[in-house]
Amino acid sequence: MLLAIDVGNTNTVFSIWDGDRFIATWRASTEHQRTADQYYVWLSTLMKFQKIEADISDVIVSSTVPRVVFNLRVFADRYFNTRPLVVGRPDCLLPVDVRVDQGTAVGPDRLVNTVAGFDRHGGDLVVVDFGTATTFDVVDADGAYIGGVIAPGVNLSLQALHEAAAALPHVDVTKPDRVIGTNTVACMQSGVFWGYVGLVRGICERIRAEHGRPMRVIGTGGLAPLFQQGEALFDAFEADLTIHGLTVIHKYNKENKPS
Ligand SMILES: Nc1ncnc2c1ncn2[C@@H]1O[C@H](COP(=O)(O)OP(=O)(O)O)[C@@H](O)[C@H]1O
Ligand SMILES: CC(C)(COP(=O)(O)O)[C@@H](O)C(=O)NCCC(=O)O
Ligand SMILES: [K+]
Repeated sequence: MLLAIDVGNTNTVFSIWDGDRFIATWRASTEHQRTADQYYVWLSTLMKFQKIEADISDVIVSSTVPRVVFNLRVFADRYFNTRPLVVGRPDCLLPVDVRVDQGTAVGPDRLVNTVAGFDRHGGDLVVVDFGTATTFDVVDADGAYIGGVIAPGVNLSLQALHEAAAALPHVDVTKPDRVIGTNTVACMQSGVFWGYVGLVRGICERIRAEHGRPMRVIGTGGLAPLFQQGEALFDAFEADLTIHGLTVIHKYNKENKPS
């Protein structure tokens, strides 16, 4: 079985793929100090608790945080006796082209989203991922990653307001009924929620105009459903997009790599 690990700047998702479906998915906060042994104690406890008996033979990692990769490598080697495939490393083949400025190290999560989006929907796509940052990945007709947009994440924007302004509290994002807030919290929620709706709409519109062909928009990431509420920003929402992409890349490497 395959253990797919998607490391974001805030959270890390671990999923076990039995070749057909995901039999379990768990989430931990991303901490680069966590050791291989700590990963194992955590994962094996959850597996026991949920009575999951998985014989993990392969591990694939996508990490937006380079520092965590070392300990995840040791984890795979020590506990599953395997060398993990790490997206973005030269020995990890990708089923799509990457057409960006030379020397650009594209976030592996964006490459994985591109592969997953193309696998499920074909080309001419925008994948919007609401993570620590909000990323827009543009997928060409042939599935190539051809660039995109990086905007500050929703929670990051709220946190920045709170940290920079003495009188602004910490607030959680929600969809306000009205645009005109009548108290501080409502004003902040309105600014972030409606500001983000405008940002996503406006950027997708401009990407479409620049690309010059009809494109579908796929939303993913924890906060995407909130923004989809009544706003129809995306043609589809897929919570498991990144982790699905990891299984596609793993399969492609199995089939195409000389062993
Ligand atoms: N279902 C959710 N509801 C509210 N906030 C969420 C949800 N899922 C994730 N978040 C928040 O969204 C932000 C991005 O999380 P995540 O998508 O895990 O980012 P990353 O992939 O960059 O680690 C974090 O601040 C996280 O706490
Ligand atoms: C833009 C990102 C920080 C998003 O990361 P995330 O929000 O998933 O943690 C990540 O994709 C990254 O570090 N990218 C490198 C630069 C680039 O993609 O061009
Ligand atoms: K992400």
